[in-house]
Amino acid sequence: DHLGDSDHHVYLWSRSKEFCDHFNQHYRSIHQLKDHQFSTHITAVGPQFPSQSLIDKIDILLFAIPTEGVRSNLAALKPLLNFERLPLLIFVNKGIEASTQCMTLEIIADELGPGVAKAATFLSGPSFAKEIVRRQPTSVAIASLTLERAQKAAEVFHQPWFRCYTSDDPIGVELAGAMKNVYAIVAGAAEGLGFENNTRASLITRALSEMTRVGKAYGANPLTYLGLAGVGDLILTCSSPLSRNYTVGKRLAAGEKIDDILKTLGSVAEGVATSKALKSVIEDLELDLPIANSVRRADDFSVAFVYTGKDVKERAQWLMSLPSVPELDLPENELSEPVRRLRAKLGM
Ligand SMILES: NC(=O)c1ccc[n+]([C@@H]2O[C@H](COP(=O)([O-])OP(=O)(O)OC[C@H]3O[C@@H](n4cnc5c(N)ncnc54)[C@H](O)[C@@H]3O)[C@@H](O)[C@H]2O)c1
Ligand SMILES: O=P(O)(O)OC[C@H](O)CO
Repeated sequence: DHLGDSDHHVYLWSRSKEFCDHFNQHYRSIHQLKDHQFSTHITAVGPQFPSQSLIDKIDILLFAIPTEGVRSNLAALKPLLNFERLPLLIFVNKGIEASTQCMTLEIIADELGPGVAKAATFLSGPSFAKEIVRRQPTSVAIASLTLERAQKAAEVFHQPWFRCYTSDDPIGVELAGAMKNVYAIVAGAAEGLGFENNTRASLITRALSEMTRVGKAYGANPLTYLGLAGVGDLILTCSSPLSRNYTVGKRLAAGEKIDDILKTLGSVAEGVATSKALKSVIEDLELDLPIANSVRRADDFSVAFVYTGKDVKERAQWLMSLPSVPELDLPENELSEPVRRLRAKLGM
């Protein structure tokens, strides 16, 4: 909607015929943001995958789907792309693929090659869709390994009510966006347990420390974590019931089962799949990240999600009883397996 609202002509692909028909008649959604009147610059297309003629005429491809769907969609898109005249690729998803522990940069390299991954752009930062459509002043980071591409994407999105800051650290920006969702689950659980402001501030600060350590191990710029995609989005998502991930945590603490929560949430909470991927990533990086590790039980990976009711409380007590450690500590771990894999895929 932001791009349509900024006078770009937008084709919005949906897999639902019902959505397309309804949207094109009323410029309204049937699922999320039902009360919002969308821009008339948007045309819904679908339910079939976008056609060759549509792909040929577009300048920008924006991916606003959950991370778990990115790989299959890129594979479907590949035969339709003209690699000599690639559109600008912008990704807004925030997650790590659960089965492979790949971030989106790697998924793009796998499916479309390292050249396309290096030119892809990643938009992240504190940005609830519900507030963007009401033109609430919002700021985000847009990152790419090719800074000119990040600048181009920033120009496309930048508006008086929507500021874009550029970054050449897509690894840091992407990991930050994915990891903050896992910590938002923990923050929601803390609220659900009745913990108040001191607890939330401690959680956010220690989560930022864990995120920065993972980023540093991947060779990301630690300063990225002081930016919008890092602490900015972490504060937002760990403080508001508007966040789906926070809501998942709060409902878990109230004793609901994860399957029931996900069935009724009505929208994706990326932190659930990402918590699984993150557990493997931090094991491979040989980092000790107790908060991230709290989200999944170490001894049982087959359970979709584990900490409910009493377990959440026990985990909170466990976190508070850990021995004292130095507060500020960044690892030099750039040759670990996930980092080697990422660099090899990107030809770095
Ligand atoms: N909603 C927000 O405030 C917000 C803000 C910033 C970033 N994000 C990120 O954007 C991504 C999408 O979030 P959302 O809020 O739009 O989620 P959503 O669940 O509301 O919508 C996702 C849409 O993607 C479709 N989809 C799911 N799997 C698909 C697949 N395999 N192929 C094609 N379409 C598929 C769904 O049908 C749905 O229409 C997430 O990674 C989220 O973290 C969301
Ligand atoms: O609702 P969440 O938890 O997916 O958060 C949405 C956005 O990532 C906030 O920036």
